[in-house]
Amino acid sequence: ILKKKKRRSSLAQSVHPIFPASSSFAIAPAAMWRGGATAASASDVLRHYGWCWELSKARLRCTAASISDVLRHYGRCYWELSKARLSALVVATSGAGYVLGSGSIVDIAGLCYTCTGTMMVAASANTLNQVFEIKNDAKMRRTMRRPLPSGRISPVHAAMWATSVGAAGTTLLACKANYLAAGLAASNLILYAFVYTPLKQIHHVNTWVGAVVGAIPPLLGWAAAASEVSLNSMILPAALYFWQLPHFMALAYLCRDDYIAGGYRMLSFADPSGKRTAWVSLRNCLYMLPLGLLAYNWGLTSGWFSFEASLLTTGLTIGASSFVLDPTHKSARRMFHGSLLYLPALMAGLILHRLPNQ
Ligand SMILES: CC(C)=CCC/C(C)=C/CC/C(C)=C/COP(=O)(O)OP(=O)(O)O
Repeated sequence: ILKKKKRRSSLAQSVHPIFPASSSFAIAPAAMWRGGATAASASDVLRHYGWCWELSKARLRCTAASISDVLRHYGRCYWELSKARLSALVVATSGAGYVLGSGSIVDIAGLCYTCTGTMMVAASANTLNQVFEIKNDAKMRRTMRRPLPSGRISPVHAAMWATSVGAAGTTLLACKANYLAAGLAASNLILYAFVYTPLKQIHHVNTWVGAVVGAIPPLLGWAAAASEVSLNSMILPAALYFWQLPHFMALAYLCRDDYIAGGYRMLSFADPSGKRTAWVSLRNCLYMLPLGLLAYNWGLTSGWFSFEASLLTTGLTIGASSFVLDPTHKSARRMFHGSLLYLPALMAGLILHRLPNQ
C-alpha cells in the first residue's frame, strides 16, 4: 500500500506542476509513461488535452478576430480614401462612354476591364488629393472625419495605397483596353492630384479645372471601346463639364463657411451675396441646352434623346434661374438636388437611345 501511495504521489508531482507550465501535448503521455497509468492520471491527461484544445481554439479565435479587425479597419480606410461613391459615379460615366463608343455589340469583358481600371485610377487620384489636403480637411466639418485628418491611417500608408492602385489600374487599362485610354487615365490623375488640388487653395478657377477632370472619364471609356476619339465622342464629356459647374457652385455656396475655414478659394469666397455663383450656374445650364440636338445631328442618338435632354436641361435651368433670382441656401439646395437627378437621367437616355458607333 505504501509503495502504491508513493508511486501515486510521485506521479501527481510529475503531472500537475508540469501540465499548466507547458502547453505541449507530448508532456502528459511522457509523464504517464514514466509514472505508470492509473485512472487518476488518465483523467488528468484527458483534462490536460481538453485544456490544450480549448487554449488553441481561443488563440485561433483571437488571431482570426484581430486579423479581421485589421482587414476591416484598413478596408474601410481604403474605401473612404478612394471616395468610393464619387469613384462609382466616375466609373458610371466611363462605362457610359464605353457603351457609346462601341459598335452594335458591346464587349462586356472590355467594359468590365475599363470600369475596373477607371475605378482603380480614380481611387488613386482621390487618395492623393486627400494626402495633399490633410491640414485643410482637418479644418472642415465636412471632411475632418476622413481617415487622414482623423489619424486612422498614416500619410505614407495612404500614399503607398495610391501609388499601387494607380499603377495597377493604368497597367490594366494599357493591357486590356489600349494605350490611349491608359494615357487619358494617367493624365487625368496628374491633372486632378497635381494641378487641381493645389489650385483649390490659390484661385477659384480651380472649379473649371476640376470640371475638365470630371469630363475626361467618359472620353476614356469611349477611347477604350473605339481606340480613338472623334467629335461625337465629345457629347457626354461636354455634358459632364457643364453639369459640374452648377453642381459644384451649389456645393461651394452651401458649404461656403466650411470652405473658407479649410483655406479653399472657391468662387463663393469672393461672392458673399451668391449672385456671381448663381450666374455661373445658369450660364452653364444654358450651354447644355443644344447638346441633345447635337447628339442627334451627329448620329450618336435617336431624336428621342434630344427631346428628353431638352426637358431635363430645361428643368435644371429653371432651378438655376431661381437660384439667380433668389440666391439663398434653399434655392441652392434645390439646384444641387436637381443636378443629382439630372446626370443619371441624362446618361440613361443617352444609352437607351444610342445609335451604334460606326
Ligand atoms: C480616371 C480618373 C483619374 C478619374 C478622376 C476623376 C475624379 C477624381 C473626378 C473628381 C472631380 C472633382 C473636381 C471632384 C471634387 O474634388 P474635391 O477635392 O473638391 O473634393 P473634396 O472637397 O471632397 O475633397
